[in-house]
Amino acid sequence: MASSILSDCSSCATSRLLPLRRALHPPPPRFRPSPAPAPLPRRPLLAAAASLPLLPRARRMAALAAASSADSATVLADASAKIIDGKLVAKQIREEVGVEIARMKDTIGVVPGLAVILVGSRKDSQTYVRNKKKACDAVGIKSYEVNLPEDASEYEVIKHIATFNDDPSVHGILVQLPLPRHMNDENILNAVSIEKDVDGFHPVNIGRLAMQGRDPFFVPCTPKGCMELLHRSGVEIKGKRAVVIGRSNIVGTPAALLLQKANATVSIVHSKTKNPEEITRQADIIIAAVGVANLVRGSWIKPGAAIIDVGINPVDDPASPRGYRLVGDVCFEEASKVAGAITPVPGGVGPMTIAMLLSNTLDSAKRIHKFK
Ligand SMILES: NC(=O)C1=CN([C@@H]2O[C@H](COP(=O)(O)OP(=O)(O)OC[C@H]3O[C@@H](n4cnc5c(N)ncnc54)[C@H](OP(=O)(O)O)[C@@H]3O)[C@@H](O)[C@H]2O)C=CC1
Ligand SMILES: Nc1nc(=O)c2c([nH]1)NC[C@@H]1CN(c3ccc(C(=O)N[C@@H](CCC(=O)O)C(=O)O)cc3)C=[N+]21
Repeated sequence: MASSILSDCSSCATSRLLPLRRALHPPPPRFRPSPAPAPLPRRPLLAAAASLPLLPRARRMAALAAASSADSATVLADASAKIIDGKLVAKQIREEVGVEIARMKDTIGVVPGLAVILVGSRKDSQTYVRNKKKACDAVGIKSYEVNLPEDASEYEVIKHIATFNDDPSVHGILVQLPLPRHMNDENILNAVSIEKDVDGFHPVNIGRLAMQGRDPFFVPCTPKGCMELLHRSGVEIKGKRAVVIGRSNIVGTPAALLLQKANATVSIVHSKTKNPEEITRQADIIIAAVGVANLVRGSWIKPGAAIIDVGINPVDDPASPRGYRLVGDVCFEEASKVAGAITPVPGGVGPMTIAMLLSNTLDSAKRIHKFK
């Protein structure tokens, strides 16, 4: 975890992008857990917890208590959550995908292909596309890229999609979002062949995900990554209460459908929800996909809950080389004292999204070529 310049989450709890002005002159804190804990040296708070992610909770606490001469109650409270290392799990998945791709290539001589269409020149989108290409190269997926100018027409985008739909060397097609405002997302996403919709955003794929007894060709990568993190961290889902914060088509809604498929009892919290804090506090599992930095505070969390933080929110940080750092939708410092397990940002869900894209592309090539 990157070190944090803010000692708590109160000064940026509701900002999408913390203006520099506010970072330098933060308003007085609106919330502070009481009594405010004495400041601990940085290492015991996050680094020590992160360095012990695989130890059972009791042993981790004992190790931390032994390792620190600070007030043991504070140490125990600070270190209570297991850190779910998305970067590590994603690496394992990429390796598994790489092995399967090599086997497929050796057996039938086919290499999976992924086409990415990027419209416009948003820096963040360019970075995501570059990272996807790198990840494809590393596992042996052939990537195809189309870059269109911001003022390209919807027709042009659809024409490229149609070409990729008909190209047998392409098994997955991804249109990077967000699209420029003048484009209709629906028309464009509808044009992707459902058999090559590795993002899982086509309405038929989402519809099948929602229906009992049906399965989509593809499950959207980010929610699939969240579920994989829960499964691989040994979090039981069946019969548990889950709250998903956010209901977007690409994260919140499919995440809620997946949790429901896994037999959780699911509530969805959105911008019009009354008492989101009270509803969230009932959850054994929380998936936060909002886009509001540090919205979910320690007081929203049931002790021992598992938290998957999808949010990627840049906040100004003059001390970081990029001038900003990424934080999640959950106030990590507070939440990690209450939760049983939590994903960090960065290094949590983000790397899983890319790993799942590779996995979906491999599955697509296997299905198309009937390779078991
Ligand atoms: N890690 C990863 O791989 C990925 C991360 N992300 C990140 O996840 C976050 C969410 O992304 P996305 O789903 O695309 O975002 P959207 O903006 O499409 O959706 C946000 C959702 O949050 C709800 N919401 C907004 N404000 C509040 C609030 N104060 N309280 C409760 N609910 C609220 C909205 O409610 P309503 O429906 O009522 O408007 C909406 O349903 C972003 O930070 C994004 O960057 C996204 C994709 C992948
Ligand atoms: N068609 C489409 N499919 C997507 O899946 C899609 C999209 N459009 N548009 C944008 C969002 C966002 N998204 C992320 C992917 C990886 C990280 C990621 O790897 N994040 C790193 C940090 C990266 C950094 O430091 O900048 C991490 O969390 O550790 C984050 C976000 C996919 N999205």
